[in-house]
Amino acid sequence: MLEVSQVTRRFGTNVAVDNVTIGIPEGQMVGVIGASGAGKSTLLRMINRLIDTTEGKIVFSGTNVSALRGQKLRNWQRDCAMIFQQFNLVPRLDVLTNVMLGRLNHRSSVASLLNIFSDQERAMAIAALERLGIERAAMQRAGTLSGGQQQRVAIARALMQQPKVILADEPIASLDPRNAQIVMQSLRDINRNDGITVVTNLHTLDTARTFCERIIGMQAGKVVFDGGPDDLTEAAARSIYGADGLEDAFSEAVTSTSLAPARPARAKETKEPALVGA
Ligand SMILES: Nc1ncnc2c1ncn2[C@@H]1O[C@H](COP(=O)(O)OP(=O)(O)OP(=O)(O)O)[C@@H](O)[C@H]1O
Repeated sequence: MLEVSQVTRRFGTNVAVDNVTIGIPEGQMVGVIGASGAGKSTLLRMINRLIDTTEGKIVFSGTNVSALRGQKLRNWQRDCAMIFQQFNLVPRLDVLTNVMLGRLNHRSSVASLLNIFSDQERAMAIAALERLGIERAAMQRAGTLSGGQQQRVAIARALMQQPKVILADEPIASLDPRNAQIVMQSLRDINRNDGITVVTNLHTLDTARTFCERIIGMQAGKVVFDGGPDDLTEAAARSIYGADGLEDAFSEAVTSTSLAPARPARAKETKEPALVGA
């Protein structure tokens, strides 16, 4: 269980995340939606400890991860892999090496420094690439791949960490619809087959509804919706995006990554629909 309890993050006087409390059971696939500036990235970055909370705490399986330091913090960042909109690969290195870099937190600093990888790590990396359907690009420089391929490499690298949680910060925001679909489906398959908890920030409602079993809506730093895809009614969307943002949130024209609404692949037990504070 990942428990975010009364978490607030301020930047100066700006409250980016405002007293958020959510509990995410192991193995859930969660989409976090909201308008630009709603606090989605800040929330994910606090969970991974790229930034610290101002108030509140984040607990994973009984460990207060918001208080970790040193090796224990690095262990948490290994268990909690992060995927970014801009992939964060090393463009001049080949794909296989990029994927193996996901093992860095598992190994000694000397081996890491020299980029020495074992046969086992190589085999593991190839298996991860095969899983994502991009093994043929293994020896290509990462910078020469398309955006969709690069994001799949980033997911393979995350898998090398053998994480318990994957946090994806707008993973499809730079991709065309077809690649967006492949990337979201890959995350969904990993969630379903490996039981890895996935929490992903998404710009569009329809993507969240298609791939996520639970959707958390944020507005001005607060959680204003928490429910299943079918609960995301127009009224709920209005509470997340506001009346003015509603059209954009539903519009396929706004982003190239909009995907047709569909039922989620797996409907697990979700909480009662909740217009939080309604
Ligand atoms: N490092 C920072 N320094 C100052 N303010 C920040 C910083 N990071 C985020 N903010 C502010 O915090 C608020 C929330 O930003 P955040 O990036 O979390 O929103 P978001 O919902 O992820 O938006 P987007 O969809 O545009 O990425 C915004 O007002 C933003 O300007």
